[in-house]
Amino acid sequence: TPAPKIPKGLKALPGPKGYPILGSVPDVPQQNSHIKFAEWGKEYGPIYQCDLAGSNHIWISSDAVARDLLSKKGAIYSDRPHIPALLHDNRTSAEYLPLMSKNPHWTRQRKVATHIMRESQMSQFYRYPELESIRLLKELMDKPSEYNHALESFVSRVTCRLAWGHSEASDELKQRARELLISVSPTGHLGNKLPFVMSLPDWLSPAKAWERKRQRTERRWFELMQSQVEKDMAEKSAAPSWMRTLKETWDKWGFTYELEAAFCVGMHGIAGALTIAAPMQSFCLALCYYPQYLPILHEELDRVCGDRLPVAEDRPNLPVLRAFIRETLRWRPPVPTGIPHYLIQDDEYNGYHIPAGSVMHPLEWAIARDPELFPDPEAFNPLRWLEPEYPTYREPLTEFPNITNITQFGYGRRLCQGQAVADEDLLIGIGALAWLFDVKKAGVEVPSSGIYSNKEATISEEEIRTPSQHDSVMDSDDEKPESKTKLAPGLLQEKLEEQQRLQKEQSKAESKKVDPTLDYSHLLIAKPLPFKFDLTVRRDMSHRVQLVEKLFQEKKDEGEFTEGKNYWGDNSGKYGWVKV
Ligand code: HEM
Repeated sequence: TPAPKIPKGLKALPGPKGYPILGSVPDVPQQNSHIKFAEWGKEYGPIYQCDLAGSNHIWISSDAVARDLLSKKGAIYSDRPHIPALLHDNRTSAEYLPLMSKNPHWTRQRKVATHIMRESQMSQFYRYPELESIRLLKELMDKPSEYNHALESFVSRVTCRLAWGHSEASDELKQRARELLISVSPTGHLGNKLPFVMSLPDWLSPAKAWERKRQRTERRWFELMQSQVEKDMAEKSAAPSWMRTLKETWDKWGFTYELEAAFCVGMHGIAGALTIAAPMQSFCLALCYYPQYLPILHEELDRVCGDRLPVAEDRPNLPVLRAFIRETLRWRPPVPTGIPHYLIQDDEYNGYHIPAGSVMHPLEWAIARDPELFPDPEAFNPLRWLEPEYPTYREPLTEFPNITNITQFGYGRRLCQGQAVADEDLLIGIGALAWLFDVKKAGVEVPSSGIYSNKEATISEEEIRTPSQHDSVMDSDDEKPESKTKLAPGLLQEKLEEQQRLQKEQSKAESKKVDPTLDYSHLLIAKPLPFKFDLTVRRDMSHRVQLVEKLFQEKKDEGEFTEGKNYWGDNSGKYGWVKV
């Protein structure tokens, strides 16, 4: 693309020069790209630009700059860039609330979101987090090696209950979230790296066929979930949920078609499913490498909660727990590159020209590492929120630290809608975990009681199941490709192959020296890759184990804690999970 014309008196933003056609793509590693973008921030300044395969990307490493542009000038900085891998245009369709540009669907759905969130928050999220924290502890005790599954299921079950009043949809929600995450991540779906694969026929483009099946399954599932709530309501058995609230207030919103509501609630489910589990996993990772802080958390939980599980009302009395949560989000932001905004008209900032059409990234990884605000930023240190000598300390401790409107939730008009849910899930989930368990680096110490060692470090259930059970992404009635197709003929293909080779070599070299606390997945929401640790019941706490067992049995007898539901049967056919 030709360089934008710079108006008189303004300068172009600094940034790496890059290569013809591909721009800086070859210099960006597949894993931990946010670290590279943050390094460039140190070299070129708190706002710089780089060309990535023809589009102009602007990276902001300072909270002040992000606020000046994305919040204060929200009128022009609040659209979203196009995501080529999605079959329905994310900017204009009513399907993807977090990814829509400003349009009437977005305005309506944000209003709905504010309403359903407020209603559920006023009822302490119907106590779903507390209820599911019992099952979380039981699963961690029974199968510690499946800690990822237990943590992700905790979040997903709470989210399913909140969205539709049922927890048995949890595995399906996780898979819906995982598949969508792949489709929207720059490093995920092939269509985001090579957009032209999305304009080929399905039989020539397995990536496009994959997306079609993903999209069709998502739509069908949201529809099923919505009808389930309608049925429950007709039978007067509907548990409180966002969908129920929405249906009860239906006339207020003016939905143009039924399915828009199904997508609106569904997107809240998806947005919540993985984002909250990632910091729960990062919390365990932090404890392995910074073991010195856990005793103060244990002391606080024992003093405040004693022998009962943490509840929402404990929040003001748990500043240490809130400091651990706040520090985990800072240390390993769940969305390290931020979710990009899109600039709709030319702008200027401090003498620099910012061209319309730029993709704006509030680079959370760098923003959360500002050394002025966070001395020794690479260290996980919850005390920076608890001791007056740190710049981030704030009183009263009954209120601070907290995670409301922190930079990890984004900026301006696009601010995250699910902050209160995240806050509640993290407080109850991490609180319960630390109330019962010690978390230590594997093999550091022989555990003294109740050995629940995470020996296998397995990945979560659906990650184990997906490849083996759902091999095909093609429909039975889809035409099968005859032969392997060369997807990108000519020069571009050669360049891409060369780039992929270079990236492979680079990541091989990098993986040799990688800091284990930086071993994260490379998608837009980054979670730690499976790691081994010792999860043991705390010394002299076997009576708490008995309490959890008892509570679990009681709730199970009441009909809670039903098993996950399989929506598609063994034959994946037209709908179902697609191999990732
Ligand atoms: C720790 C957990 C979470 C993190 C770190 C997180 C982060 C984010 C970020 C960075 C954005 C984009 C903001 C921007 O563009 O400036 C966002 C948007 C959004 N989030 Fe979250 N989120 C979390 C949990 C949740 C939950 C639990 C829900 C719903 C239940 C949710 C619903 C949404 C929605 C609907 C948007 C779109 C807002 C819009 O585009 O208008 N998020 N979130």
